[in-house]
Amino acid sequence: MPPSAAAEPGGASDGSGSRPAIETRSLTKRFGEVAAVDDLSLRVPRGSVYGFLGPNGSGKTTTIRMLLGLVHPTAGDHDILGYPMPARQRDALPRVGSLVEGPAFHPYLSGTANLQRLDAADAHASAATSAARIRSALERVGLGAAAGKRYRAYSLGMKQRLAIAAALLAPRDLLILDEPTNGLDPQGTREVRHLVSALVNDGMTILISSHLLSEIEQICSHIGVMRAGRLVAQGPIHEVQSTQQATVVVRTPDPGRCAQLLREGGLGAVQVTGDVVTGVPSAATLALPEDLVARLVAGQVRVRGFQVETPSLEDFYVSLTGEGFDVRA
Ligand SMILES: Nc1ncnc2c1ncn2[C@@H]1O[C@H](COP(=O)(O)OP(=O)(O)OP(=O)(O)O)[C@@H](O)[C@H]1O
Repeated sequence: MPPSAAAEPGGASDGSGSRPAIETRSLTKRFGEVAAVDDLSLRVPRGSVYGFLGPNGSGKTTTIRMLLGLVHPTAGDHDILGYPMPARQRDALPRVGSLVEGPAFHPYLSGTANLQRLDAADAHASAATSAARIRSALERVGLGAAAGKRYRAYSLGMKQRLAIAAALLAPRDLLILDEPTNGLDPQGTREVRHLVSALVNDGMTILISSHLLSEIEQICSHIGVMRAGRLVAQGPIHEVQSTQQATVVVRTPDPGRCAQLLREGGLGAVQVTGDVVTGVPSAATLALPEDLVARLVAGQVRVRGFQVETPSLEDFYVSLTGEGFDVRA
């Protein structure tokens, strides 16, 4: 599916809630000869959990750093929460929480004390409301009961949830999490997933990057897939899934005749491997696969097995990204 770059009709660049939470237009970043991010048109709708996927080195972190104004793009531009960046970053960025390189926490201090240190360093945060803000952020990530415990005694999942609490010390409309499940055990990954689901139910938009589809696909409403700096697929997850090519697989002792009938029935890329015949059906064939079986049987093909196989989203992701290895290596 081609990446979508369409602007919302009638939307004004004024932080209006009708604009996407994130919209980039041909965003590009070069480091010397390397195009770390190349002509990227990302669109993250409000209220979505957007899975930003791609192997290591595909350009996710560089994109996120550009979104947050930490790196200047070589070309292209973008809006955050409807505000053009960087011109209106003072309006946009206070509404954005991020976890890019996790904050450095002190191992011998409690969760509360660690957040106090971070909150005190924020020039925009009011000291008068600090305690309430910290309590609320810890409650929100499910660390209320462990607030007084030392950081070093936290599990990996708790540590990551504390990092997310740090990003939630101010009210946010958008949360950007760069590989928040990286290095976590399965339990920690589950904790982060549950937290993201809870936050999005509160009305937040969340962009979450990962190199593993399986870790985040259950919670994403949308995905964007990066490969070597380019966005190779984007959209609602069920739409991306439905664009995948199905294959008809017939097992028969009459493969030659079967292949001929499949071709005549309008299937493409028909191939014979031993007693297995495969072909790519049209949408019309897929709607009534039983008619195809009837046609084979009427044509004297003895059918031992018939299946319509659709690749999983994981197969699709691997086909786009190249097995998840560093595609630049
Ligand atoms: N400051 C930099 N100077 C030179 N090259 C860079 C710099 N930052 C990133 N790159 C290169 O840009 C490419 C994209 O890197 P980036 O970190 O954005 O990918 P990523 O998808 O976030 O991967 P990872 O998950 O490993 O962080 C890589 O080839 C990387 O080596």
